[in-house]
Amino acid sequence: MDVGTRKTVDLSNPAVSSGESLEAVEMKKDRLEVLGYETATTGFLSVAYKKDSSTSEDFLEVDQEHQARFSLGALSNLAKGRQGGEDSAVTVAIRVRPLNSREQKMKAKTVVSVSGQETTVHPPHSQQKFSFSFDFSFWSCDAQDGCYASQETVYESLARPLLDKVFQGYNACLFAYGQTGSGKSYTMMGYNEDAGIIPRFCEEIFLKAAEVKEDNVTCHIEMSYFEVYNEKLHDLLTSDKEKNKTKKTALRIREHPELGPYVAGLSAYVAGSFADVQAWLELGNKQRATAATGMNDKSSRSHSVFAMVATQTKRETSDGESLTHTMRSHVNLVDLAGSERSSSAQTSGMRLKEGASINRSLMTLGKVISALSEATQSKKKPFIPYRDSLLTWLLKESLGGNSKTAMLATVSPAAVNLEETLSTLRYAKQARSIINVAKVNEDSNTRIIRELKAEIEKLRAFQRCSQGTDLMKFDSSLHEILSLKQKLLEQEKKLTEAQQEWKENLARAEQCKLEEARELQKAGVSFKVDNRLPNLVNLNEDPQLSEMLLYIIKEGQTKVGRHMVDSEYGIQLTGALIADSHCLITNEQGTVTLTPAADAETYINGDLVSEPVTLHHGDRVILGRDHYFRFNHPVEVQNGRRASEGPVACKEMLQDFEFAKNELVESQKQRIEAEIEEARLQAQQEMMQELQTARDLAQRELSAQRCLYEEQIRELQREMEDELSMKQELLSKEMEQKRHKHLGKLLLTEPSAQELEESQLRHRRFMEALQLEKEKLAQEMAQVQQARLSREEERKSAARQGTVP
Ligand SMILES: Nc1ncnc2c1ncn2[C@@H]1O[C@H](COP(=O)(O)OP(=O)(O)OP(=O)(O)O)[C@@H](O)[C@H]1O
Repeated sequence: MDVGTRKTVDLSNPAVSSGESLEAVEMKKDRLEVLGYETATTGFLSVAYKKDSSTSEDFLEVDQEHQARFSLGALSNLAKGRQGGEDSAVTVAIRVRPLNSREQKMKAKTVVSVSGQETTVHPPHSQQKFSFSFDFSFWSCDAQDGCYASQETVYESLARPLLDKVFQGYNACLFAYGQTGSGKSYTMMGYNEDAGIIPRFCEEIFLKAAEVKEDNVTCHIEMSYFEVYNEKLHDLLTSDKEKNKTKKTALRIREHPELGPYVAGLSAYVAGSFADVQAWLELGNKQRATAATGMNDKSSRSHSVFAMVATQTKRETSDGESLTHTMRSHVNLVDLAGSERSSSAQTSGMRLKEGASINRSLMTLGKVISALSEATQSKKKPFIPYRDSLLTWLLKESLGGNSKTAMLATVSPAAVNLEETLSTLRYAKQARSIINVAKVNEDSNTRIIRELKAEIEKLRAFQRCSQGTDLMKFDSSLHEILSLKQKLLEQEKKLTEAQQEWKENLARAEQCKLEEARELQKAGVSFKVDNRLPNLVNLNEDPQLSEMLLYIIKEGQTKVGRHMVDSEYGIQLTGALIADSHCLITNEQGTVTLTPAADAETYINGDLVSEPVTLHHGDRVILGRDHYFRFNHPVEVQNGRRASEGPVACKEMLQDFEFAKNELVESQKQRIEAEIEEARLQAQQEMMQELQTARDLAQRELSAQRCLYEEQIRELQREMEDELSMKQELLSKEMEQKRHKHLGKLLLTEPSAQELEESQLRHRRFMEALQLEKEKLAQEMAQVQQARLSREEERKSAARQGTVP
């Protein structure tokens, strides 16, 4: 330990000189040691330093703390835990959601059970079971169940204690972790009457602020709302109003040497009431829905952080002097991205690049939790990789730092999600061993003044005891009183200025809220529901973002197109598949017709449309493949009928995103199948034509070949006949000569019978050879023909099977 760099604390002098016993000094030392400080005494000088600390602030803390704790009894209740920080384990809760409709449809088995603080997983087809113990295990599967944990139960058990801590001056953080669709957003934000932790927390913070006002404590709330997506941070309460800027600019994190990491340029608005927060939340969620539209799966891959700063100022009067005491607490309520995204399977292959940045925050969160939990067990100080991701850097104080923190891990009870459920439970178990060091965040100026005042009080008492024997000390105390009065006046002035500033900030926030709302309205988004006019409402795969954006279809024409700053279009959308001018919607006395622009993809109830279509209540409208809407027509609902199809049960018509998506996929599948069938038929037809042409060609070739062969045969025959007649001529000439010769011998005899026979034999042989040649040729011709026929046959059968050889 480098004592030289640290501030030493004189623990003895004031106390001893003011008559405090040595025992009391020893007691102080003991208490400091209990609080994590080491003390050393050399003569009258005692020093205290924080164990394992390396900053001089830690010493300052002790100094002020010691004086505050031991000198000012009146405020000791406020100073509870004001020391360097109190150990505070992260509270961990599990919530099991009901089976969703998909799981119900597939008759999924429930494999999770809850008993007291314990959550148990029973893998099917196995005797083995896995049990985990947490601070809370909430069973929210069946509302009829006796141990059902409602939104209120979860809030009361997990979030309410944090709210109490906020009013004691501590920072607080609650983050929801779990697989996509496991109920994080339901628990954090909830739905209307099923409000979740964030709206309940906000409502109660204002109720509590009103309560403490009676004790002269004013509580000011500032709020911010942002999301971290793809390692980029986006403000959800401020849109980019710069010309032609449709993409939001990402904010950066900076680190303040004392206050820690913060988001530079993030808007923080003063909220004067719960209604204010609700309006900001609605605006933030609309911004989120607008940004998420057209980006498949985005919402479950982004982390949203709702942050508040609660500043409490307490006015006290002591000896006719007004004293102010300020405490500032930072609150982070975090809805994390779906945890399965951090699994290795998702970060390989195609998703590798995307996953690497999307999951960096979740993966780093895992590493941070694991390192912190190791640190608790080994008592070593390992490296914690907070700065490896935006989220962990921002939540640095909430994880292992100065904050009261709770983690809610949400799981599905279905057997299909067993692996993810087990991994979530293991994660949560690790988080349970994290120990934070939380302290009350109070204004150091206030504390110094209060401490000085206490010091003077002691000097006064001393002066009273010593009956004016030490005039010098009395004078100095009077001097200090004057200086204190001066400081108090300054403090008072600052407070009045702060109050004024707060009022101005509130008015400015109101103005900004209106401006932000106007920006959204410019793009066609409505804030108030006009229950007479037909409208389009957005559908999103994240139920939290569904039905967030409402576009009213007024009487006349509404043009729909790409969002551009100066665009006059009634509905402006973003996304690659949205055309500059996408479609036109006309409302003529309640009859709403959609006319798509050429080449702008527009689907109605899953069908790609290119002609004007009349819309009816409940119709699904998909623009550019990514923007899903449901068309609502209040008048049709009132009349209880759809113009073209007669009466309808309107409830049935209110289809959700999944229905619209399935419908589109089904219709696209059918269209693709029809296109494939058409292409197949066309290919078959073309092949048949080719075959026919080939057959004709072969036929022609065959005929030509046959003609050629026949000609050759005829030629051969002619040659044979010529040869035969030549031979016959020769033979008869020969015979004539022989006869003449014989006659010459005066012996007129006929050619011998043997000679005649030989000649005939030769002739016969010749004819036979000729016949053989003829047959051979005929056979070859038959083989050629046979070969052609079988080739043709093969082609035909190949064409039947749809493959071309
Ligand atoms: N405790 C619960 N009781 C009733 N319904 C619930 C509960 N938890 C979740 N649900 C329903 O389950 C669906 C998915 O929940 P939710 O959107 O909160 O999941 P998520 O974990 O936030 O998902 P993502 O990571 O995609 O944001 C929603 O329709 C929601 O209404």
